[in-house]
Order: sequence, then C-alpha cells, then structure tokens
Amino acid sequence: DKSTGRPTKKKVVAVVGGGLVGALNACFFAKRGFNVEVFESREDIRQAKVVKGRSINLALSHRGRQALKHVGLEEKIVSQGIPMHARMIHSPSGKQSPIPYGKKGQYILSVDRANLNKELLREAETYPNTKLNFEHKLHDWTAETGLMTFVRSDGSKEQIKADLIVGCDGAFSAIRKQFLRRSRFNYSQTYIPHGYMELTMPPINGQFAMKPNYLHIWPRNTFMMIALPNLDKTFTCTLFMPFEEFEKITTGDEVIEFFQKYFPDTIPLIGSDALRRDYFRLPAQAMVSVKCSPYHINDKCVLMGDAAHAVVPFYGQGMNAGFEDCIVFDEIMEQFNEDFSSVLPEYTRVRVPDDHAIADLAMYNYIEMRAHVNSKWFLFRKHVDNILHFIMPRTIIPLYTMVTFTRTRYHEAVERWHWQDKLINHGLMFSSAGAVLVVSFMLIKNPPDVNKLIFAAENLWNRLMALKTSVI
Ligand SMILES: Cc1cc2nc3c(=O)[nH]c(=O)nc-3n(C[C@H](O)[C@H](O)[C@H](O)COP(=O)(O)OP(=O)(O)OC[C@H]3O[C@@H](n4cnc5c(N)ncnc54)[C@H](O)[C@@H]3O)c2cc1C
Ligand SMILES: Cc1cnn(-c2ccc(OCc3ccccc3)c(C(=O)O)c2)c1-c1ccc(Cl)c(F)c1
Repeated sequence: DKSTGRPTKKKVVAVVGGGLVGALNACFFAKRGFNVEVFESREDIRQAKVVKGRSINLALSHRGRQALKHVGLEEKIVSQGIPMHARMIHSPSGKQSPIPYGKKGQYILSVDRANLNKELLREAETYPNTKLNFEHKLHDWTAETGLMTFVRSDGSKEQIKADLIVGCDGAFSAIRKQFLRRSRFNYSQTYIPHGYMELTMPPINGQFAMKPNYLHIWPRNTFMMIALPNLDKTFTCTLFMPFEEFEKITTGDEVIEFFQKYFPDTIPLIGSDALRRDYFRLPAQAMVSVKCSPYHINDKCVLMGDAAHAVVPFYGQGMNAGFEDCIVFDEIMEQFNEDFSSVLPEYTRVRVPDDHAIADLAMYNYIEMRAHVNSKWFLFRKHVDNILHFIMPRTIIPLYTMVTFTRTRYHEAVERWHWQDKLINHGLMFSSAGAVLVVSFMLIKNPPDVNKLIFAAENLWNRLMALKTSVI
C-alpha cells in the first residue's frame, strides 16, 4: 500500500517444521501479516502424550527471552520456568558449591520443552492468517518454483507452493537436502564421541530432592552430568558420556557401580532401583554439530534454527541461538521493507558468522570440559572469572556472561574473549615481572647482612626443633 510501499496482497510463507524455532517463526511472520502455513511431520503435540527420547527441559536465557518478548510470550514462558541463579557444582565427595551467575537479575531458566512448543503453537494459531498442518512430512521441493511435496500420515501426497520457504526442520533437515545439491554450498557435520541419556530425579516427600534454583553440575572430565529442575519438583538429569562407556555398562549392578564411583551423591536421590531400570529404558542419544552456508537460495528459501546450525549442547544455547535467528531475520525484514531478494542474502551475510561462532564455542566448551574440567577446576575458573569481573566490570566480562546474559553478537563475544585473555596474560606477565624488579631493586638498595641472615635462620631452626621435641 502507498504508506509503507509494501505489496498489499500478503505473500504465502511456508514454515517447514513446527518445533521450537518453526513455531516461533510462524508468530514472527504472522505478526507481519503474511499468510503462514506451518507443516509439521509429527502429530499435534498439544493432543499427544509425552514425546519420548528428546531433551525434556532446556535452559532458556537472554537471547531466547528477547525473541519470546517480541511475540508477547516472554512473561508467560518465564512464569512457567524455574530460575537458576547459580551453578551448583557437585564434587565427588558430595560437597555442593554454588557459584552465582552474576548480579541479581542474571539467571537462566529451566523450561519444559514440550510445554514451550505447545505454547508457541498455541500462540501461532491465534493469528487468523496462520494455518498449522500436522502429520505433513516434507518429501521434496524445488527452489526454482517453490513447489513442495508433502507425504501425509495416510501416505497420500500433497503439493503446495509458497512465495517463501523457511526451513525449520531441525538438524536432519529435509529442506537442507536441496541446498546440498547446489554448487558453492558449504556444509560440515560432526558427531561427537559422547552420547547423552536423561534420568529423572523424583521429589522426596513432595519436595525437590536438591535445591531447585540451581543448574546442578557434576563435572568429571570425560563424564559430566547436569540436572535442571521441573515444575513437578523432579529434576531431569542428563548424563554425558562416550558411547563406548555407555556400552560397557550392561547390568544394573554395573550402573550402580559406575554411579557409586562418579556420582555417589545422586544414587539415593535418583534411587538405585530407578537407576537400574531407567538406564536401560532408552539408548544414549547422539549429538551432532552442523555448520553450513549460505542459509538461503535466491529469494525463495532460508534455513533457521538447527536446520541451519545444530550445536552440541555444552553451552545451553542451541534453542537460544535459533530463537535469536528469528529476531535477526525480522530486523532485516524491517530494514529492507520485506523485499525477500534483499533480505535473504543480508540474513546470510549477518547471521552465518554468529551461528558458526556459537557452534565453535559449544564444541570448544565440550572439548575443554571433557579434557580439564573437574569440580575443583570448574570452581577455580568461575571464581577467577567473577573476581576479575568484580575488579574491572567494564573491562573483563566472562565469556559465559556475554553469551548467556547479553545479545552481544556471538562472533564479537569470541573476539572480545580473545582480547580479554591477552590482556589478562599480559597483565599477569607484567605484574610478575614488576614484582621481580621491585624485590631485586630492594635487595640491591639494602643488601642483607649475610651473617645476620644465617644467625636468624639458625635461631629459627633451633626454636622449631625445641618446639617439636616439646610436642612429642
Ligand atoms: C540433550 C540436549 C540438550 C539441549 N539443551 C539445550 C538448552 O539447555 N538450551 C538451548 O537453548 N538448547 C538446548 N538444546 C538444543 C535445542 O534442543 C535445539 O537447538 C532446538 O530444539 C532447535 O529447535 P528447531 O526448531 O530448530 O529444531 P527441532 O526442535 O529439532 O524441531 C524441528 C521440527 O521439524 C520437524 N521436522 C523434521 N523433519 C521434517 C520434515 N521433513 N517435514 C516436516 N517437519 C519436519 C520435527 O518433527 C520437529 O518438530 C539441547 C539439545 C539437546 C540434544
Ligand atoms: C544446559 C546448560 C546451560 N548452561 N550450561 C553451561 C555450560 C558450560 C558452563 O561453563 C563451562 C566451563 C566451565 C569451566 C571451565 C570452562 C568452561 C556453564 C557455567 O559456567 O555454569 C554452564 C549448560 C551445560 C550444558 C552441558 C553441560 Cl555438561 C554443562 F556442564 C552445562
């Protein structure tokens, strides 16, 4: 229309994948007045029972909250989440040490994945210009025409055309398959040797088995476990371990023996019978890291969320990054007046460096934690971070803080982290060099009387010996 210069007949946007990012994206596009069609291969989870085999709760932080805020869902989701104000580090002896994430308002939220997905789908459906199509699995599509072929649960096929296709169909994206056939499309995927398994820690006498407002972490180098609280007063514990270690444990006794060695404090809390049973309920799940670019094809198709960048979960940022994709895309839509031929290449240009940065950071965290991080090292590192930040709050900002509590572009957070590291290393070098200089200057200025020094040492030695004999 004349005022905005935007086309009056709103285009059709097909969102493939009705998971967390697809459902949120549907809200972003619907809010702009597009005719949105969501195609989800699974059944409508709002009617289904518990989805097996997926990470049951997730850590929602600033980036994800800002995206939810944009579609008016932040307060609702936050009210259904549980704040985690600090890490609670569990040592092998069972000692628990809290380390705050930062100032009062800096906390992350444990949210239920299925509930979050339902709320997002519900919100998407409130827009009259949005239609949700469940049990529609994308089978094939062509970039030239934007024609998609879906297979429905009864095996019938349906062909749909759209002006824009948004691939939000996760780490094993069918939409992305077409990208792989095109020249100059860069793609890499890495399966890490670790798998993950979820175990539930039930309430004790109706109360949480551990303090609820913490991200509980058992860092054991190769083995790591975390526990996030749920509204039903359970904890979802996620055990990360190499597949070959999972495979070594084949009996209930071996499960207990393993937990007795690495996570003894959790046995009475999870329950040894439950451990014996639940450990064999589902096999350990794989974790894959996917990076690709470009994220778009002409003005026809764009990838977002795990379809564009699946990251290993060692930073708790996968969903947060996918949610932030939606904000960034929307900002560029505003900037280029919804002209897809300009918006899509600009989205690739802006977003690829950041999503690759968080993919690398998550992998770095995994390698760092697997190699070095036990409870002592975790505590030491985080206390040093917090002390340096306290001393120089505007100069030293812990990387985890930049990633989790700000919308600093991921790649800029990494650059700043490297700069800070240099500053600290140079600072340490200069201060130790300075100390050596001061002491040597003092020694030169007032050289000690060597005889006096020997007499004092002998005196001290005799006193120690006298003390020792008197004690014995
Ligand atoms: C163990 C674990 C722990 C995690 N913890 C966190 C955390 O604490 N914080 C965080 O931010 N992130 C976390 N993540 C990452 C987070 O789960 C993902 O980043 C997020 O789910 C990505 O959302 P998505 O919508 O892009 O993809 P998905 O959630 O995978 O959704 C994709 C959707 O597309 C559908 N689909 C797939 N193929 C087709 C097709 N051909 N046709 C139609 N539909 C299709 C699927 O059914 C699904 O509904 C974790 C991941 C794992 C594995
Ligand atoms: C789900 C979620 C949300 N955030 N984090 C997270 C990740 C890493 C962290 O530090 C890395 C580090 C600690 C010590 C030294 C170097 C790096 C911290 C932190 O600083 O508290 C928090 C996780 C998470 C996910 C999986 C595992 Cl295995 C895990 F332990 C935690």
